[in-house]
Amino acid sequence: MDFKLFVDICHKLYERKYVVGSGGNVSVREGDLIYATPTGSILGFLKEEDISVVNIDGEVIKGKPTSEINMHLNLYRKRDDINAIIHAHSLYSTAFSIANKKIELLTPEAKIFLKEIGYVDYFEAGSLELAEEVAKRDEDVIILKNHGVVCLGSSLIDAYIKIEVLEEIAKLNLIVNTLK
Ligand SMILES: C[C@H](O)[C@@H](O)[C@@H](O)C(=O)COP(=O)(O)O
Ligand SMILES: [Zn+2]
Repeated sequence: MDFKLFVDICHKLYERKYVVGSGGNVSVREGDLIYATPTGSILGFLKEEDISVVNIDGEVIKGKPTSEINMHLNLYRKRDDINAIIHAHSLYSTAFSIANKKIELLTPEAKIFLKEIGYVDYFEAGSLELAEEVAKRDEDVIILKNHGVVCLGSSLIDAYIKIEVLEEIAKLNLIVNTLK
């Protein structure tokens, strides 16, 4: 487990405003262990010693994991090719969900890295319903209506690239729509 990379990615999410306040959460799977940001943490201030640990059965080994841990666990249990999950509150991506509009994959970058985007209706943050609905999706990029986004990756870097590419293509969609 690369704790420094984990912390650096969390700081970058906060620095680039994919999350503000105590929003967002990140996890990495290594074997049967899931390393996750603690609930209520400000990702921009995360330290290595803050990282919580649960096992794939959801038993807490260290700290107080994110309130969205059931969403993370459901996805890891379903997808053995996924080793990292980032949940962020990306503004433009979330705005499209509030407006009930789809984000078009207008560029080669978006097509290559995002492949397709899944959409989930609004369910209360941290709820088992949200965790169940997200786990029904098969995409690596999922938009949570009125809430944020979830990006799955084979690695933390892979998941982070999807967060950046998704928000950039959402912005490009908005620009293109205003030029029509
Ligand atoms: C209201 C919560 O912040 C919700 O948005 C949750 O999904 C989130 O982003 C952060 O929750 P944790 O601090 O429990 O990871
Ligand atoms: Zn959230």
